[in-house]
Parts: sequence; C-alpha cells; structure tokens
Amino acid sequence: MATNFKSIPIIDISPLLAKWDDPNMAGDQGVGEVVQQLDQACREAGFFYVKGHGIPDSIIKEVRNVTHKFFSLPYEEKLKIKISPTAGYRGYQRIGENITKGTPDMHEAIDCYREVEPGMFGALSKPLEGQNQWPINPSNLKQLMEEYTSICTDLSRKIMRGIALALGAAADAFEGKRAGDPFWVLRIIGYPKVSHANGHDMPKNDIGCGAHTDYGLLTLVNQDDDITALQVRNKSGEWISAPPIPGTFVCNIGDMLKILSNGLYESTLHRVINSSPKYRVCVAYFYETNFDAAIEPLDICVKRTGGTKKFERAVYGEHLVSKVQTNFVKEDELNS
Ligand SMILES: N=C(N)NCCCC[C@H](N)C(=O)O
Ligand SMILES: O=C(O)CCC(=O)C(=O)O
Ligand SMILES: [Fe+2]
Repeated sequence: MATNFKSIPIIDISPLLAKWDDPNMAGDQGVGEVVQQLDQACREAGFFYVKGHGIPDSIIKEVRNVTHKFFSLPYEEKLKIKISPTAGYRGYQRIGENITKGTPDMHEAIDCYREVEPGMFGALSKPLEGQNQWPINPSNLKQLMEEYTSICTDLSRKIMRGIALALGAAADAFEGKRAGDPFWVLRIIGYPKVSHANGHDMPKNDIGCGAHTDYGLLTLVNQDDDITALQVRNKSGEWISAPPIPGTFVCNIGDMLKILSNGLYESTLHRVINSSPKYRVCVAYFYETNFDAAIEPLDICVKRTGGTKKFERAVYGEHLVSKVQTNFVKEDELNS
C-alpha cells in the first residue's frame, strides 16, 4: 500500500546482480540487503532508482541522443513510420495523438513491441501483430534500440528475481509460465518544451503524459539528465518529483505485479509535466509477463495479506490490448 513518501529511494543493486544466478542467492547477505530495500520501496512508493546496474553510461546516453535527433527531424520525415492499427500499433505518433483519461498528451513517441507473429496467440494478439517500424534516420537508431531492449530485458529479469524474494516467493517465481518468455514494450518519447505564445506562458495543455499506471511488471525509465518532469503520486495525493539522477534508472512496478502481490505492492500513478524551456526525451522500457499469462495473486502473497484474493485473474495480453486500443481513441469516438 502506497504511503505518504516524500522522495524516491535509491537502491544499489550490484550485490543482487553478482548473485542473481546463484542457487543460494536467498541466503546471501548482500542480496538480502538489496531485497529488503526493494521490498520497502515497492511497499512505500512503487518507485525506486537503481544504481550499480552495470549498463554502460555510453549506451544509456546514446539512446537519448538518437532520440533527440529523431524528434528534431521534420514532421514529414517522422510520419514515414506513422503508427496505425494495421501496423500493429507500432510506430510514430504525433503530439496529442496518445490519450490518457480523455485528454491528449503533449508528447510524441515511437511505440515498439516485441514482435508478434501471425497467429502467435490467436485472436488475443491479433491487434499487435507486426514488426516494429524503424526510421531510416538516425541510421543507427534501430540497432541501438534493439541492443538496448535486450540489455533492459536481462537487467529486468534479474531485478524481478530480487522482487520475487522480497515477496517471500522463490527467486524464480516470475519465470516459467508467468514471465519466463517475457513480453516487452519500448516507448521512445519526446516532450516539447513549454510554449511561450505572445510572451505569456500559454501552453495548450501542460501535461506531457497524464496520470496513469504502467501495465506489466517493471518499468525502466531512461530520462534526460537535466530536466525534472516525472511525478509520482503519494497516498495523500501529492505529486512527488522523480528528478533525474545521472547513472540511474527510475524503476516502477506495473499492474501485473500489483495483482501477483495481491496488493502488497501497488502500481503507483505517475504523470509527466515538462515545464522547462528544453525539449525532454525519455526512453521507457517495460518488462512484462508472458503475453498469454493468466495472472493471479501468488499464494504466499494471499497468505501475507489475510487470506483473501483481492484481484480477479487477468490475462496480460488482454489488458495490454485493451489499453493500446483505447490510447488512440478520442472522447467523441468513445461516446458514439
Ligand atoms: N505501456 C505503457 N505503460 N505506456 C504508458 C503510456 C501511458 C499513457 C496511456 N495513454 C495510458 O493511458 O495508459
Ligand atoms: O517520461 C517519463 O519520465 C515517464 C513516461 C511514462 O510514464 C510512460 O511512458 O509510461
Ligand atoms: Fe508510465
């Protein structure tokens, strides 16, 4: 259950990474300390920073650099990889195209998903079938993002082992049928700088991304290191900033982990407001369960929360598809 946290904890996960594959990891003192910190962060905020993750700073920065380059291209250029339902909802969306709780978000983005081959999960995965649409410019964007995705997948799998232990489950609780073959989402996002019409601050809407929760297990946020824009809601409704801390990722838990933990951990509401005079980018990687996993509270978590299941079983792929299909639908279309 979220608390009235005022800041977001920083966790050095290097002891966990050193032992993630060791059958005796649960008994290791260093791992134990990381697990305890993960548990506290997930209970109190649902958000934490990780350092000691081992991913070279050069890759993290290059990912943001190419993102800046792509978004600075002319509009016609970006539209060459335009998102559409027939492209499996993959590709470029212009500012205001993504909608959160009925309001257009002031961001542009490239949405990428793990490849879904025709018929892979039957009707369930049909809307997302297709391959990612990559721009020709910057020429290294595709290769870099693919490499980055695979690095983030490995890192997330290891962090999830720590989170499994934090819940009192076996280290491999999120492998096998739950998340042994994890789905992933990558969002390459750009938030325009605050606009100054007629010398006044008159942004059409200042919300870069409206309040939402993420859909899966764990999100890794790689944000520009000089702009504070991401905000996280605490229990009393205050918005707590998650300022960039160089060398770290901001991590947060998603809806599937809320269900698995039977509410011991919550997927915390967050939003983005870029009120700086600079264009901001963020590359958000989402580590998810297996696409067709039927997710329900873990027995150990049900026990620890009084013996009653608080959530119905949910199929991750259904949750994702229903979100994706409404993210681009305008209010008037919804009501008609
Ligand atoms: N895959 C994830 N988590 N994407 C986050 C986007 C959140 C905004 C979206 N319009 C929404 O309302 O969910
Ligand atoms: O831009 C950010 O810092 C976070 C973006 C986000 O929350 C999302 O895309 O789900
Ligand atoms: Fe998010």
